Amino acid sequence: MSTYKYATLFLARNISVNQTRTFFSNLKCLDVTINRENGVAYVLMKHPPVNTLNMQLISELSLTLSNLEKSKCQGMILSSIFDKVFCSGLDLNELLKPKPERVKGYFSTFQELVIQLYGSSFPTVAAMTGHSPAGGCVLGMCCEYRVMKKNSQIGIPGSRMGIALPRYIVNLMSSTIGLRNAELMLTKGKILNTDEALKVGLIDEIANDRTDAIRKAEDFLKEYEMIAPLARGITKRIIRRSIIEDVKMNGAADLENFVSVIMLPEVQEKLDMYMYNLKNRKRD
Ligand SMILES: CC/C=C\CC/C=C/CC(=O)SCCNC(=O)CCNC(=O)[C@H](O)C(C)(C)COP(=O)(O)OP(=O)(O)OC[C@H]1O[C@@H](n2cnc3c(N)ncnc32)[C@H](O)[C@@H]1OP(=O)(O)O
Repeated sequence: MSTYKYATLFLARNISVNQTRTFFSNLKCLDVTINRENGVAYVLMKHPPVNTLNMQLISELSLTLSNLEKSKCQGMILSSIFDKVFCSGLDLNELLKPKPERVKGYFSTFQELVIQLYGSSFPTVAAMTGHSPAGGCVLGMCCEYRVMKKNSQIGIPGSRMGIALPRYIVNLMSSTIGLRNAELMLTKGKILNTDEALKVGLIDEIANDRTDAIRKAEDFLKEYEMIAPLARGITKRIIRRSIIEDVKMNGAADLENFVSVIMLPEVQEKLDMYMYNLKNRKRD
């Protein structure tokens, strides 16, 4: 286990080293630890420099969720080892000049991850240690609760990039912040600061720093210790069923549409410009 993670756990809750166990030691892009006392899993993304969701990170997240489902996991905190960024979203390199089969596989794997996380049987919290654009925002929305470090940004800039979002992403956003706010945000590709995100309900709490974010996430999960797991799990499933069913019914067609839009020359041109601006913008 990395020294960094020990530090995080110590700072967050005075957890001693022998209270935790490393769940997986062979992951490249994730640190996964379980607190033996309360069964909470800490899943920390560590794909430098900004946790871009490449195929490896998506696959490791998916594998980890499958394994946590099989374990006696009582809750999961999804976070990042980086102080400035939670997750920078999908890998723009996968979207640029894509080969149809490759890009279809990529988006299909991401879609499966979204459904897995959204439909997980255990409670989940995103402790967002920094910016969470696009795919990062989606990961957060799949969790029941979102805590975000102050002065961070969150949103889905799809429209600004020329991308029409798949239906399940629009549904996820609508179920999180309501239809009206989702329409305004997504049609404009708006990115919100933490105060704006709190106001519309895209995040639930603001944290001062990463330690505070982890602690607030733990406090949210602690509330479930008094709740019957069966009742909680069934209720979560009922509430989330319509989006999951919709993906099962329409996911494949949705994916075809999405990929054909991505391949359009005018969309590729916009994405190219977006990438150019990203590489050449002034860093703060
Ligand atoms: C089927 C599913 C469909 C939809 C799902 C929802 C929509 C998804 C679309 C996407 O997710 S597309 C990706 C959208 N993401 C972004 O627009 C974020 C872009 N990144 C940033 O705004 C910033 O990088 C940051 C605020 C996250 C962090 O800023 P900073 O700490 O200053 O780091 P740098 O900008 O210097 O980034 C370091 C390095 O990483 C490259 N990079 C960043 N993000 C991505 C990315 N998403 N894909 C590929 N590469 C990325 C960046 O260009 C830098 O590279 P250098 O070579 O210049 O060092």
